[in-house]
Amino acid sequence: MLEVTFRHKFPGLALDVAFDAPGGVTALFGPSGCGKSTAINAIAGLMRPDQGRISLDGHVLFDDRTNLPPQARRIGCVFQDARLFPHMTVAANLRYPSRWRRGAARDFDRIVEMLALGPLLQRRPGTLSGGERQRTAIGRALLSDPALLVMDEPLAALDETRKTEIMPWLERLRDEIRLPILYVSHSVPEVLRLATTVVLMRQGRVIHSGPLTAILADPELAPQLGAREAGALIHATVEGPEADGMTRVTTAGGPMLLPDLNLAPGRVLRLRILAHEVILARAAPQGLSALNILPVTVTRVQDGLVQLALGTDQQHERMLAQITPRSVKALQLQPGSTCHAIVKSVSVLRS
Ligand SMILES: Nc1ncnc2c1ncn2[C@@H]1O[C@H](COP(=O)(O)OP(=O)(O)OP(=O)(O)O)[C@@H](O)[C@H]1O
Repeated sequence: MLEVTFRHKFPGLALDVAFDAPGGVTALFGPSGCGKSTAINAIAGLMRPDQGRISLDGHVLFDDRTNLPPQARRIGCVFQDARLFPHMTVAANLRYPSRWRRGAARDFDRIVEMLALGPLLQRRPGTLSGGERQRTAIGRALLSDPALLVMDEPLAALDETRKTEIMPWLERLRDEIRLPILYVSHSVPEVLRLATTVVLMRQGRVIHSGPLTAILADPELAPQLGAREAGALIHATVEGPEADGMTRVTTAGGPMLLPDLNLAPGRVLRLRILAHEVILARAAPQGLSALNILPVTVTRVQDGLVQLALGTDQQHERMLAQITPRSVKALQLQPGSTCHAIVKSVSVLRS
């Protein structure tokens, strides 16, 4: 667990940052200039905040008595520009951290294989594509045997094709190596696909931090990710194909049918259901073409967004429906109202 509290004054901005990053991917999200890179630099030891305390797994990295140098912090960094040494081969770049971290060489073959870097080892960074450079930078960061990987807009300089190429590697770091990652991004699609926790920043401050799924289904916070992004991210487990080729999945709200996914039973998916794709009915609807109708309970009504708990267990997953004030009144929706959510469209984020 990374625990961060610090203050710092730049001429144009006073930063007062406090958040915890548990395991998984923690996304630092906020508009340009809100202080994301400054937070990353303070954590990685690349700048010294005026005051504060930063610790990683209980070890103090920075406080009023301690200020560990970057290489002593067990943090691997990947930046937008890969920052590889141009005169060294990929292999030499990858071996660089073993200068100060014993044991790094031991993992060389495993990480080269994981990131498919074998064919690139003798090349120099200037001859690599942007995606290959970023993969090398990720490999070099992993070979420093980090307890935390810090990534500052690692995909921002890549085109859509290269982004799609790198994304699965990041998912493997999250799911297979289970390395905690602090991830700075402007991109909502990246945050939706990768993050487990989100830290929302504005003008040098953290305005909220918590699980991504809770933020997306919060009528007050979801619009911070962008007005069109309000909705839900719910989890579904693949059950198997139906006779007509549709894929049957189970969710906290019951079974749903998705277009043919051709995925093995048991596979867990992230489903994105946007608030404006959900219609509410008080009685079970009959004769509808919609395939996915879930029983839900209203938990909050705010600013045209209705928060819903899926299924009967109110602790379970939440989603949002965008409803006009007139409909809220007509349906007499209030916390505790039971309804049926007609889901017009679902997108699968991980396949
Ligand atoms: N060394 C510095 N000296 C003075 N001001 C600085 C310095 N570094 C950053 N700032 C200012 O601090 C603010 C936060 O910058 P920072 O780079 O952390 O923002 P950011 O959220 O990462 O932005 P972006 O998304 O555009 O990268 C900005 O107003 C920036 O101009």
